[in-house]
Amino acid sequence: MAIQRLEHGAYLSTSSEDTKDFGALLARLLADGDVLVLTGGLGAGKTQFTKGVAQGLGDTHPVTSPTFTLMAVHDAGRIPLYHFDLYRIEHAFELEDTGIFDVLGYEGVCLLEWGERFSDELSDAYLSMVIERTGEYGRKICFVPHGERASELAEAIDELVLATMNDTD
Ligand SMILES: Nc1ncnc2c1ncn2[C@@H]1O[C@H](COP(=O)(O)OP(=O)(O)OP(=O)(O)O)[C@@H](O)[C@H]1O
Repeated sequence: MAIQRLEHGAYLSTSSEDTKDFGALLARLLADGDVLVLTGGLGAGKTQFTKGVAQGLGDTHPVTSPTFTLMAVHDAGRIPLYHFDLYRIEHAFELEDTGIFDVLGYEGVCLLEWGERFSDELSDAYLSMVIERTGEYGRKICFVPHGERASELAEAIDELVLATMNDTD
């Protein structure tokens, strides 16, 4: 895997494959109840990353961003992946209709695009992942944990990246 470690919690991807592979690697660490909030503008790579997570969990069906359906379930892998795109949600009360409260925090892994706007309503335990464009192909990926489990996860991600880098040295 070619993802580069900039510092603890900050990584650099230089291709969409890198970003996908990073998702697949990270998927190994995910467990029921984990919540990941993906932040990044249009074309940042949130969908590429999600493709990798689905693959890493063992679901090989195609992944597209659920911009209009709001939620997609990928349940052919080790544990279900609930992929939400909250871009079109304007008010917190609309969240109820997405089905998010039926699964968030206890069943499968929830991956929320544009979820940071509703972080108060949604969960106090989540791993925030921020993707920032640094060029045409460059993406800086930073993790900010909220809660104990998210801190453990961020730590485990860092260790896994370090171990992977050592393997390929
Ligand atoms: N390092 C990189 N990581 C991820 N995608 C990259 C990278 N470099 C270039 N790309 C390209 O950027 C685009 C990212 O698209 P993607 O659909 O994943 O973004 P997104 O964040 O889901 O956007 P949207 O919110 O518009 O759905 C793809 O065309 C991909 O090939």
